[in-house]
Amino acid sequence: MNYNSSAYNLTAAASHHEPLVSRRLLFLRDVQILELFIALFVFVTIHSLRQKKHQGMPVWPFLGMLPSLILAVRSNIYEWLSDILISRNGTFRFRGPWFSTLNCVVTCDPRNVEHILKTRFSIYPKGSYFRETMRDLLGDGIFNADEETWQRQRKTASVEFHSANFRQLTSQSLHELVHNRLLPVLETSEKIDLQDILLRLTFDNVCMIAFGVDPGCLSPNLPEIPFAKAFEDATEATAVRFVMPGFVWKLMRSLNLGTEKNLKESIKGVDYFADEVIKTRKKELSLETETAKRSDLLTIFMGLRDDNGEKFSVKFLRDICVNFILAGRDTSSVALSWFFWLIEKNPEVEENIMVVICKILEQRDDNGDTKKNIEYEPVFRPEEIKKMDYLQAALSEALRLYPSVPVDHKEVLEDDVFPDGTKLKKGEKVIYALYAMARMELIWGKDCCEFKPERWLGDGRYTSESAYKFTAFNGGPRLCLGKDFAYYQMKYVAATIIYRYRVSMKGGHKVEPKMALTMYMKHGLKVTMVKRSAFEIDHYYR
Ligand code: HEM
Repeated sequence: MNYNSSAYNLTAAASHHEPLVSRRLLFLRDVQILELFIALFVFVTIHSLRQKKHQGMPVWPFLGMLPSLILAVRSNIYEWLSDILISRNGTFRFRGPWFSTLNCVVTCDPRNVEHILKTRFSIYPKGSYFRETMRDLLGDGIFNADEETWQRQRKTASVEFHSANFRQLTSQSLHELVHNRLLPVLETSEKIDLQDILLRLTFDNVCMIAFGVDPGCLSPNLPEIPFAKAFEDATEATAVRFVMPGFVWKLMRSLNLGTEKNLKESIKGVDYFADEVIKTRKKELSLETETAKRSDLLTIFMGLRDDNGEKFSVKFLRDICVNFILAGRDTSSVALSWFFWLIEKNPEVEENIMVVICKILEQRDDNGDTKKNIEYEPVFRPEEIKKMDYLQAALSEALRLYPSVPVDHKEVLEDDVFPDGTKLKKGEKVIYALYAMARMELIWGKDCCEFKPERWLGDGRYTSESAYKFTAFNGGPRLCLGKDFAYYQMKYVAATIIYRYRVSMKGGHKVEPKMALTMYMKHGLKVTMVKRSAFEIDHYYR
């Protein structure tokens, strides 16, 4: 009985304690698993952080360098990229998450840049990734084309850009825009977002060059123009594709969701405008009226034939014009915005520019058309703009520090080795970081981060730099087609404004770059335009 009872007790005790024991065992197992996880976490963290020494930043399992990139996107991505490139001697390999297309080699070494843009140009096209991402907006236009399609447009546009007719069209339309529209707007508004005004100016200007049509963005009250709005929305929505895995935006596109829905709508707006202009121009050309003598790009390309002797399709004509608008729309205006911000911070540079302008104006020798006669409202002549070397130096210096295209993109067609020894695999993406190039002591010396127009002058004359050291306008066969015009346009606008106004930024407006295809100021450039008195202007003539 006792035995039995003790047996019973044992059994009872066992059955009573069993959950306790198994709970303890379970608890112990949980602790072990937790310990295992902590150990694994510590190991992965240490391993990933140790990679920083070799790769420039931590490399996490599955996520690669994405966490660092996300943190950088929230602050100033270009400064972040520059710091890494400086610490990696000019080149590093970015490892994206395993599910993405973000893997690439990033460089700011001029030897590599020359290799990509000139020496081995044929194996570094824009590539299928770039073309596919931009195709809905840019189609087969020059910016988005490689090989034959690119070559044909480049050749025709190049001849056109250097023709006397085209030069006359560009300088005349710029002159009208600046004097009839920009100055009246500045006259009536003291506190302005200068970046917005400049963006409107160059948008109207490039539309006149491409389509031969003025959309009227720069008008009193600064209206919202449907075509300009559609164009801006379309470029912004396209830029989003670059930071998304390809399959995500493609799925969103097929389901017509989010940014892809916006993109579709805004492209409709762009196409509507382009189709209307093309239709009207066709009519005008068939009637052979005065307007048929136009020299805008649309008219020029309409008069040409393709390799089969056929006229270009409406779609192709649309692509050509849209690409030129993208190329020339905001590159000059953002460069001018950074330039005005820099001279506001460096008043001695502004003074020098003013002195040079007045010296040039003083040389006018045509029937007394002196400063007194022009009543401080000079209209600069092309030959005078050409003489403004110091202004060109200051603009180049602004473009060096804040290049309108801060990073650019290529894809390599076959295995290759960069001059710095970096090995590339066929199909790998390559990014060259122009913003970082300006901040490399090895390239520009110890004062690389300072705004010093003097570094561009030799004996007082402007001296250009190698396109692979100063790559703001690209280099090699794909050198910016609008470079000469852009300098003329920027010098003309800057000289006209500076002669009449001082730009003042009192009040602590924050200026920082926005992450986009072009180097916009994130919060615009809010300034006060202070009109110079005749007395003040006189002072510069002495
Ligand atoms: C400060 C002003 C400008 C800057 C910094 C600039 C910069 C650039 C850069 C970096 C490229 C190479 C882009 C690439 O291939 O990914 C480029 C190409 C191009 N630019 Fe400009 N640009 C400026 C103004 C203009 C203007 C005003 C026009 C036309 C009116 C223009 C027309 C073009 C064209 C057509 C290309 C394509 C060339 C090709 O692929 O063969 N640019 N520009």
